[in-house]
Amino acid sequence: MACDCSASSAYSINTKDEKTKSWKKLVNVAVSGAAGMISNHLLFKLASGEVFGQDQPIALKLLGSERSIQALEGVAMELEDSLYPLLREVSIGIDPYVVFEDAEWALLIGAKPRGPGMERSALLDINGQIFAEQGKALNAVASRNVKVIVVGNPCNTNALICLKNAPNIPAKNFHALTRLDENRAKCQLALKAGVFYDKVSNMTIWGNHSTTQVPDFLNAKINGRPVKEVIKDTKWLEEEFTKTVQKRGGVLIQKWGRSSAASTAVSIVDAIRSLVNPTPEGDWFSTGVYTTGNPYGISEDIVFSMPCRSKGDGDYELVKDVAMDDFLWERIKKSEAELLAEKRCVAHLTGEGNAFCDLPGDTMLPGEM
Ligand SMILES: NC(=O)C1=CN([C@@H]2O[C@H](COP(=O)(O)OP(=O)(O)OC[C@H]3O[C@@H](n4cnc5c(N)ncnc54)[C@H](OP(=O)(O)O)[C@@H]3O)[C@@H](O)[C@H]2O)C=CC1
Ligand SMILES: O=C([O-])CC(=O)C(=O)O
Repeated sequence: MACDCSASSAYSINTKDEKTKSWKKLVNVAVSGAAGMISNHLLFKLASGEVFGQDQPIALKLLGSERSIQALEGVAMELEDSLYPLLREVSIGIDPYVVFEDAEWALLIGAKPRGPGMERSALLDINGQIFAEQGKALNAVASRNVKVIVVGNPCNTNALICLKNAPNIPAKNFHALTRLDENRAKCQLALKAGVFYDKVSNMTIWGNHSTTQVPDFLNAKINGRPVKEVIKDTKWLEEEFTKTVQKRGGVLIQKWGRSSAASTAVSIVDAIRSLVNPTPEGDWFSTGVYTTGNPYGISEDIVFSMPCRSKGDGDYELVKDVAMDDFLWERIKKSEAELLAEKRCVAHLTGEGNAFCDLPGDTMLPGEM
């Protein structure tokens, strides 16, 4: 374990080792909130090779805080004791300028959870400051082509803040995690149609990772056929399906007492795998990305979930040939309005002047119900 607070050393790759000869170059993956619940599931998946591949050695750089440093040492000990062959280095620290050095992937999970009675604007401000600071640190020390996935809520606006504070890194490289919403939507459609989950494809989540998100049943497919041909119950699609996906996170919190951790970790794995593997022909995936230049007419300069395809090189392109109808467009506009309002609330953190907070009252994070 190597730590910028109490240093000790890690393993190094033995170049004479036959097994490692065919391996790729070490990839540096930074994870914030590394002592939290989501990370506790995610880190072991990253170390096992199931995310980046069985020929991809990995260095894990874990960011914590003074609050969590003991716990983080424990996490690093567990990772080391798991003897993952591909895990070549584990380092922990509390300074993002140290932990993010040369990071090629940054998985930004750490954020303050919203407490009872806390205004959404206050959460935007507190967490926004974390992401402004981390954006600056990435800008200063990370790889110039680092891919950043923001998970900590409110993730779309946190991603916007982060990219605005990292002008030397392409804005295209920043993602807000909406893959959990995509997975939840696929699950609901599969259950309703009585098919296996993998028969559902082309599932777009449009918009914010909040209760205004829009699960798109117009373009989604089941067994290669439009959902509306397979599920004829339009009322269910428009009302129950949409609400169930939008509020899934909140229902889970009510039942389990805390927010999804295991399924979120799985969805982070899916999100990375979708960028490092070619997208299957004809399909796409959802991720929250920077809207400037989008072909749909969504406001520029926000982070919005949209359908994407990848060649497997870590990059992506927006899918152009998607259908739009009034039902879909009206809902997309509502999520867009929410994100524009969130953006006005954090203007002081994006370098765009004084903040003015007029958030629509009826919109929430998935976990707030
Ligand atoms: N986009 C999505 O789909 C989803 C997003 N989420 C979001 O992911 C985030 C992390 O969730 P989870 O791992 O379950 O949360 P945990 O509470 O288990 O861990 C979060 C970590 O955030 C860090 N943190 C940073 N700043 C603060 C602060 N001011 N106060 C308290 N903790 C802070 C803490 O680490 P440290 O002390 O080391 O900084 C803590 O370990 C949350 O924002 C959650 O809402 C959750 C589910 C789905
Ligand atoms: O609000 C939360 O922390 C939980 C969340 O994002 C989700 O489950 O989608």
